[in-house]
Amino acid sequence: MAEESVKVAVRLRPFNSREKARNATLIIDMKGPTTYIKDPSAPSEEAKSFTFDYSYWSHDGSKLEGDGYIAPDPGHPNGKKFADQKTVFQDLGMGVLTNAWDGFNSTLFAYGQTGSGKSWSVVGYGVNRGIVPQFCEEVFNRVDAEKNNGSSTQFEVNFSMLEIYNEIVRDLLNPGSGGKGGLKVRQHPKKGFYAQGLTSALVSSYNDIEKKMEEGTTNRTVAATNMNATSSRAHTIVGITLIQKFKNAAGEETAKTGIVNLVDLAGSERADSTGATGDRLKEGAAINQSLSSLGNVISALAEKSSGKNTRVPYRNSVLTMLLKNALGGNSKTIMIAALSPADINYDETLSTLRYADRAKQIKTKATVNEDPTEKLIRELQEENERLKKMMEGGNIQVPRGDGDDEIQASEGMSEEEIAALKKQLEEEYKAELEENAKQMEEMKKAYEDKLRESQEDSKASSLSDTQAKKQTVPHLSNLNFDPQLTGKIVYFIDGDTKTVGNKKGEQSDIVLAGPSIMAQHAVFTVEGGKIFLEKMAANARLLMNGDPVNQKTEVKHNARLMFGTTQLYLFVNPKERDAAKTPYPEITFEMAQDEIAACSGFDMNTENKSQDDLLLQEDLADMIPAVEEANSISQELDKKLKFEIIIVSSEARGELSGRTEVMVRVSNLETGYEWVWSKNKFIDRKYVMQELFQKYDDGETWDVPPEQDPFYENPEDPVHIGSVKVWLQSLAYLIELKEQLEITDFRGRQMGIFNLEVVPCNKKGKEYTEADDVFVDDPEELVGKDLHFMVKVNSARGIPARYTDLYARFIAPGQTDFTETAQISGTSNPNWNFKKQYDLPVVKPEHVKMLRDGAMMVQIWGDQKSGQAKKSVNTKKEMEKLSMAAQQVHHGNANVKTVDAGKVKYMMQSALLEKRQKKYEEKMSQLRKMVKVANSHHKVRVETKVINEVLNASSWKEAEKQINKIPKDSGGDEIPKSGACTIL
Ligand SMILES: Nc1ncnc2c1ncn2[C@@H]1O[C@H](COP(=O)(O)OP(=O)(O)OP(=O)(O)O)[C@@H](O)[C@H]1O
Repeated sequence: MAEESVKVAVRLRPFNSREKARNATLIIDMKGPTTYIKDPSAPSEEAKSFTFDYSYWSHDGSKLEGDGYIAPDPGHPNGKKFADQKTVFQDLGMGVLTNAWDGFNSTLFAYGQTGSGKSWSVVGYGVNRGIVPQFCEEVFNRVDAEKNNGSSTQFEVNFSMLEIYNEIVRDLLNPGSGGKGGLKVRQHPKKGFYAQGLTSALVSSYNDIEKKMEEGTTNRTVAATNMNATSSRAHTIVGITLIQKFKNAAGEETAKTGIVNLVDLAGSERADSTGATGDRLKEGAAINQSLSSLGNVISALAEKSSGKNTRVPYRNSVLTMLLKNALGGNSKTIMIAALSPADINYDETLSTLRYADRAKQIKTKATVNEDPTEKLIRELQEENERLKKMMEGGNIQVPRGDGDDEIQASEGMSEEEIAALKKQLEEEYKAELEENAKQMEEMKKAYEDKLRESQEDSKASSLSDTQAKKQTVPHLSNLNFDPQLTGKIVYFIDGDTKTVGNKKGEQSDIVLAGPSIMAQHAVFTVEGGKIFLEKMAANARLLMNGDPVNQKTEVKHNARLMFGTTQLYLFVNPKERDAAKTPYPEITFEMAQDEIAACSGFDMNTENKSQDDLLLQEDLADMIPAVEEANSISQELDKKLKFEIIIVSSEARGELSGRTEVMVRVSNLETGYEWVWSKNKFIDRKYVMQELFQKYDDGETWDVPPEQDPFYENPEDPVHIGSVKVWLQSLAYLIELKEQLEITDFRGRQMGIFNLEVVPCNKKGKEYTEADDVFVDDPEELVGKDLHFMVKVNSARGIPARYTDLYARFIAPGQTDFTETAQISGTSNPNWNFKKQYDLPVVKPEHVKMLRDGAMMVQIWGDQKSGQAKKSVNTKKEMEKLSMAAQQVHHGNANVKTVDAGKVKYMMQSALLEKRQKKYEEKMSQLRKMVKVANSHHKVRVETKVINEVLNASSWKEAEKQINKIPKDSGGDEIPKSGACTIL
């Protein structure tokens, strides 16, 4: 069978409501198969272009039909290029179906950052059905059509659904199977890698598949909610196996099998382990191991296809093992890369496009899976005989080599390593024996028997009962960050009371998980047709519509309820809803989060806000619950750390540009040490905290060494104490700058005074003094000349005593790397006396602009002093003492004292003006002196040459030399005694 390339499609989604609210800029364009992306920070640069098999424009040019379907709008300029769900299915899904029908394995996987539209394409929403449901429906349409045409072929469709989260494979149709560790991934010589024991349900209609999908999605939601996990970090694989049984030309019973995998990958952001946070924990944690391994496998395959002999590391993650066939083996493969249209996502979208571009180079080799059943059974029997022989006497031989994915011994392995491999092989053999036996049994079973068995299994499902009950009985319905998982968990509020608590307490009616759920958390009571809610523990966190519930309160339809820090539900009262004259607004997860942030005192009003402020608001809404959760986990595990949101401008971070960001201040309650984490670092760490909590909650060992502990920061690592902004304007006029500036920390608090000089000098480093008078009138005069200057970091005063080993770092004007001073310890008033010369060999116009309007940021770093009085505290008690619950989030922007950058610049400008004024006065007095001398020499005129030289004289001495050149002798130029001298 010939090799063929992976087909790649990209798809652009519309702006979401947040992007619309902040008037986000569209950075993507598509023409034919080509996609263009523009860097919003470099508008004059040309757009980068990428060509794919398909470029789907689903951004605009659509209209909403009566039933909610998003169809192309012929009246819109982009109506023609708009790709709806049906078009995408026709192009991609139909091809996959035809392949499966012809007996090929096919894989379609969706890649892209969280919220870019992967699930929209793969699964879809409501009537906008994605590839999976359309595919499933089409399978049965075809089967029915074949049957109606009198075909004697017997069709068997099997459905499976699995999820990979943190390298654990969970069967979504049987979530308990495999226990805590989930299903094992095994290797089969013919099938390749597979998840051992995965439920493969026989389905006989589209309706059957729909039910199974719903069941799988509900199980996914329950797992994500219980583990406090975010589903966007999980990969979902829907497997559909189509088996056609018929008699071949020789009259033998034959099976043609097409296995289809439809893969919705986890959000790709920060999949790169060398990503933005640079956090040491990142690589250790399994957060995105599967996704970064996928990237490595794709790169290796791309290299291989260009002729390099590269080893492909399939075995590095369960995802790459399960996708091995799709990527480098027996499969026809399609990748769909989901793109966000918004400027803010430029980096991620560009990296998605590059990823997709690399995937184009991968080649697979698909073969038709068609064999007589008897032959298949015979082969399986023979294979099992071979396996049994190999295992006889427990003497398994580990093969040697360096293949991509086999269990093989390599040079230099120790005895123990070989023994471990032997054990692994033995397990693989045993699993394969079982799998083969199971497969043989399945092949021998009659279709009717299999169907009966599968129908008996699904009787247990009470999904349709729940749907019916939801129409009449008040209930809680979960709200999830992922809209696919919203409304999948339902708790009915029927009977007289319903208690809510964690699994550790007395059995509650509604058992919720999470560090902030108390044993007895809250209770619903039904009285006189009304439903009330109250807390059962004084420190239980319970919010209704964003506000704390401190006394028994009636719960109305559409109320948003937050139990603890993560369990967010919508209260639905069908009677109240149906009696309302006007429909209730539809509540989304984002709305509920914004409401909580607004009630915490943050201004969440979106009107008249700049784009940056709106982005800041979004970050705040996301981060408030995350920080609260981290605090709950810290309390529960007694980790001594307190987390606090801070809002930090780029200047406060010690950076020259960038938007104001949400960061997290981390303080150790015992030692007083403090660190500031970026949002991304915090989010990554929080995932690991959740894992740790999960272990603790499950009663497993959860104590980890520091290098794996998300709460650990090395107290010896230097911290960023504060920054100073130095305007460079004086240098543009070649005037020395000598300043005492305020050092401010992330929160705008003063951390000391900084003494700095920037002095123009000559090439050899001789500093210019006032006497040199190198002052330029207009900085443009510098263009084309050379410029030399000295940066002198003299000292700082009054740095807080808790810091030592103090040093300053900065990027000097025109440079790209940081310059660092030496470290000074044992004082709050370090004298660095640091001096370094910088040169601009040819001053360019952009240099002039940088000097005239720009600044240099100096960051002050230091170590936190060890040996500070360490008190022994209990995290929970200490936080309560600090009344963290109320003050955990600083209200509004009140915690930020913004240093008024404009004011500092103004002060420096007026100092500069003063200096320039002084220079002008000096020039004037030189000219006056010249006139006086000319007068005393009875001159009517002075030569222009002399005037010019006086004007350009670089010092008084020089000027006087020129003035003295005015001749004394009398001539035609003499003026009458009464007249005044004019010089021009
Ligand atoms: N083509 C589209 N047309 C209309 N809405 C879309 C489209 N693509 C995505 N959306 C909307 O954008 C949001 C995010 O999409 P989706 O859930 O598919 O993203 P995702 O990449 O799967 O995210 P996650 O990684 O969290 O699962 C959803 O609310 C979805 O309805």
